[in-house]
Amino acid sequence: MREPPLQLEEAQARLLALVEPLQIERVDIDGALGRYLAEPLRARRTQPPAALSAMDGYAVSEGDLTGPWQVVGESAAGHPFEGTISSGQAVRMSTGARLPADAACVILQEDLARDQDRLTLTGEPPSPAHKHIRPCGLDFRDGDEVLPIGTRLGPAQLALAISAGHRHLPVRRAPSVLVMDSGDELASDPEVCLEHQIPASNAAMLAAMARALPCEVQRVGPVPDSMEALAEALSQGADADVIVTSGGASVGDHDLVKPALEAWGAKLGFWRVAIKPGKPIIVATREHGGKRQIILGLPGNPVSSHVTAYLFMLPLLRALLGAARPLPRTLRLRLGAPLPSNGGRRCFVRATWDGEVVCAQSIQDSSALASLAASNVLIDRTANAPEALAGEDVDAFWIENGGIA
Ligand SMILES: Nc1nc2c(c(=O)[nH]1)N[C@H]1C(S)=C(S)[C@@H](COP(=O)(O)OP(=O)(O)OC[C@H]3O[C@@H](n4cnc5c(N)ncnc54)[C@H](O)[C@@H]3O)O[C@H]1N2
Ligand code: MOO
Repeated sequence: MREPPLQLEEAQARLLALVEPLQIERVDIDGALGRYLAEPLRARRTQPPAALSAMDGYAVSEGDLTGPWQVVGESAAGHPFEGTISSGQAVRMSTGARLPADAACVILQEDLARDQDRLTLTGEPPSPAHKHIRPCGLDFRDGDEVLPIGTRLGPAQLALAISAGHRHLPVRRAPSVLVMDSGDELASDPEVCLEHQIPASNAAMLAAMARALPCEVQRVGPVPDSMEALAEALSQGADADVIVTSGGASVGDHDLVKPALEAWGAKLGFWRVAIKPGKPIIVATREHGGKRQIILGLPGNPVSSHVTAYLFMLPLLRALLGAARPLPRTLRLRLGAPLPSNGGRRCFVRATWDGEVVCAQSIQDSSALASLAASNVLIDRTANAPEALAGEDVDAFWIENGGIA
């Protein structure tokens, strides 16, 4: 008897459990964008390395806040004042400059008047007195863990790594991915598409989604619906870490991906997940050349392909790259229009969030790309959810730019 479709979370967990993380390599900072840290990152220095001024003004000693003062020198960023100061003395400070020894407060230049070397208070002294001073180690100290393992390296994280004294970072090798679409009705050139054909759009879409992550992506197809053609296309993925097919995943006479994978030596992990769109997804593995290849057979309907790539392909690639949290996160968004009650399959509803409310697209057929392209979120509707009214909050996944994770 056929196994019932899996629930989404169980299917995602079973897929991610198949992942053997890729080898660690060290890349320079410029090549690390979008990769994930393969080891925790520790600071090799303290930042700030000493107490620094946060503003342009004058440094004075502890409690010496009424003046007048005599200006005895200057501390500029990169050119510290080497002397010490005592009560009644002040040092000219620029933002980021090192605080002189024995100085404890910085008074803003807007609150002072200077005549030659004589300085008088015209405004208010800082309150609290140390307000404009960044203490040594405010950001981090030598030896601190500044980024945990599995962190995605975006612009802020790269800047932090540099600040912490790193020029090279440990990350996992970029996975190689082979993407193919299959179906006799598919035309490879959208400008030369006969009456009985439709342009093959899935492989380009899936490759574009994968390329949003640091992967090496190749595309083949469209592949005709025959065991020989599928075997030939799969052979091009003999060394790929991940193979993603689209189409031929269902129960029709021409849905050959599952038998073609089995003939290629792949072992079926599971087939079918209780989601709409995207039910007939196939997950398989092939042990080859000392490594495990993971194969995702995505359904051919273009929106089913997109949704399953979002819920399975991108998390798989993130996990191979060593992401701490490979699964996408949900947002809570307010409905701008009611949603009908849902059927027995958990449903991902294409919708548009305008910054205030979210509204479902009127067309939800799993072939309809125009409503997908107009959407920036997928509303997550549980199986048998009752009607939802405008003003209610719903869970949603952000699908613009590959989503948040
Ligand atoms: N009797 C049943 N029929 C179907 C079932 C079922 O349970 N019982 N499941 C349905 C569901 S749900 C889906 S999803 C589809 C998926 O089927 P396949 O993965 O076998 O996809 P195809 O039949 O190959 O194609 C479906 C549809 O998508 C178009 N397509 C395919 N590839 C592309 C491409 N690269 N670019 C653009 N469009 C593509 C194709 O022309 C078809 O119209 O099965 C249901 N049937
Ligand atoms: O699962 Mo299918 O994707 O509903 O069209």
